[in-house]
Amino acid sequence: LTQSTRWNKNQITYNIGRYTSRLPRSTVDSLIESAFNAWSAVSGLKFVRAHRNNADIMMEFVTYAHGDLYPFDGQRGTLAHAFGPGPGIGGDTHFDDNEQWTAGPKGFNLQVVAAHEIGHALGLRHSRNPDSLMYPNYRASRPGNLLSLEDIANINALY
Ligand SMILES: COc1ccc(S(=O)(=O)[C@H](CC(=O)O)C(F)F)cc1
Ligand SMILES: [Zn+2]
Ligand SMILES: [Zn+2]
Repeated sequence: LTQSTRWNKNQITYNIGRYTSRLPRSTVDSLIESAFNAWSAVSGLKFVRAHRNNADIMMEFVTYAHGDLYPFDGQRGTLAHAFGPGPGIGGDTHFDDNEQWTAGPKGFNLQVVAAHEIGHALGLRHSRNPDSLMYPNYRASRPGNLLSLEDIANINALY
């Protein structure tokens, strides 16, 4: 969901709105924090959780039509989407709450999907390299080392 190319700052705020009923809130918080940490560990970016509704990256779990032009589709199919950098809806990240969100290898691992969406929220596009996090298709075997060298090169080319 394209917006402008990049944030014009390296400290980016995020917040989590509606949660999923499929995981404890504390688990969602830590998986999403880990997803942000994957990117901050390899770049000069800093992510700060701001408990308010005008954070740069507002994250929430929603189903079907949810107030933007991109309604979700029930189980499987589209898992999540994120708007590229910008004001308002820019950076915002939505997860389809009809998915089997997990902290492990079954269903869809929230840390993996969140890290991919954060890539989009930072301005990254898809990669053609199946080993990259920014490859368009979900692959289960990731949580250990989320980012490929290409992902790392791409975020550092942008910031
Ligand atoms: C590895 O992380 C993801 C892979 C695939 C998806 S997706 O199948 O929901 C994808 C959306 C996206 O690329 O963000 C599809 F176009 F809908 C989301 C996260
Ligand atoms: Zn949406
Ligand atoms: Zn994507």
